[in-house]
Amino acid sequence: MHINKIMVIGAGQMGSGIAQVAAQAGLEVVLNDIKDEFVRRGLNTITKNLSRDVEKGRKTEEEKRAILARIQPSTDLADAKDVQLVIEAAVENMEIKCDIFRKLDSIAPAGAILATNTSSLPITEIAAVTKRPELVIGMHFMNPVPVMKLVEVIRGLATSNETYQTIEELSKKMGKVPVEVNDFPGFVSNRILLPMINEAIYCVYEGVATPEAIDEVMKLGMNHPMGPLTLADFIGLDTCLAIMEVLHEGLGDSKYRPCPLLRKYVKAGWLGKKSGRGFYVYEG
Ligand SMILES: CC(=O)CC(=O)SCCNC(=O)CCNC(=O)[C@H](O)C(C)(C)COP(=O)(O)OP(=O)(O)OC[C@H]1O[C@@H](n2cnc3c(N)ncnc32)[C@H](O)[C@@H]1OP(=O)(O)O
Ligand SMILES: NC(=O)C1=CN([C@@H]2O[C@H](COP(=O)(O)OP(=O)(O)OC[C@H]3O[C@@H](n4cnc5c(N)ncnc54)[C@H](O)[C@@H]3O)[C@@H](O)[C@H]2O)C=CC1
Repeated sequence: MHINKIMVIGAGQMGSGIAQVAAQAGLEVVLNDIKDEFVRRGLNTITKNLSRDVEKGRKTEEEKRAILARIQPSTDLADAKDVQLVIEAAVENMEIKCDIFRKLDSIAPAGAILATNTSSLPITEIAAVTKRPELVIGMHFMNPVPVMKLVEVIRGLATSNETYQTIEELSKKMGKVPVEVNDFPGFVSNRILLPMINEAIYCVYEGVATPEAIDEVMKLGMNHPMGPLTLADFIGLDTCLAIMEVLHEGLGDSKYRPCPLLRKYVKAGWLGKKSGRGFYVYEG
């Protein structure tokens, strides 16, 4: 199926990045969130990224303007009435995602693909709340979306080959490398990454070392570009906790229990970079 207009739901860290990369690939994008101020925040992030590209000579001012002109703000799901694809990037919460997919099922055109950027939640279960499970798929981008090449493409039990092929081709058109992964908790990326981040948080909790020392060990010792605690703050501690809960519940092994310190930080509203403080404090 030819895709030229999509809706991105959620204008947060991931949704704004997905909208930017889609518009850069020439697609018309409807960027949706629950409040106009959240959509504007997402558009500001995209504008900042594009301005940096212009400063660095990677894009002209005209290209930046043309990309921004392809992104239409929205706070109404009814704006999905004429898109060929929706990519949902709302919060990592099953009830909220299922509620969005139920509503989309009666708004989006009959043949439209409904994709989710979920970090860990079961695609099969999300698909099952719609009447179009063959058109539901996981399209899991990595943070920050404009930079990271990977898209994990995850079939639900009923996802059709045509849907898979369409999303595989679109990922490449967006300059990404699609990798097929099966529908199990955390897929591959977060099945491996989040237990490592959780262990790093346990090291803080048990007093093995300070956050700075732990990050320094993994940067200097393992050549990680960001230490695990900096990365946790970057991802969002609420998202990290949600993923650990999905692994713990979905795989039933106590090794996936979220560290009590992670839970405490989320309860305190210390969500990392996006809230101004997590393991580290971020200015303005
Ligand atoms: C949780 C999930 O479900 C799945 C996930 O996403 S797991 C998380 C996956 N992501 C990671 O592991 C990220 C690990 N960190 C990194 O790769 C790097 O630190 C980084 C690419 C984020 C930044 O790179 P860096 O070399 O450390 O810093 P920096 O020089 O500032 O950035 C490098 C380039 O990336 C760009 N960049 C950095 N952060 C960016 C952002 N948030 N948005 C857009 N572009 C960004 C910068 O523009 C810069 O390019 P230019 O200087 O040419 O403009
Ligand atoms: N943060 C990360 O590093 C990554 C996150 N993800 C996944 O992407 C999704 C979004 O994560 P982030 O962008 O980090 O979250 P975020 O907290 O930055 O943004 C989430 C956005 O969703 C919006 N939202 C909530 N309910 C909504 C609804 N009903 N309709 C429309 N918008 C709604 C919020 O207002 C917010 O703007 C989650 O499923 C997460 O697991 C995937 C890859 C990486």
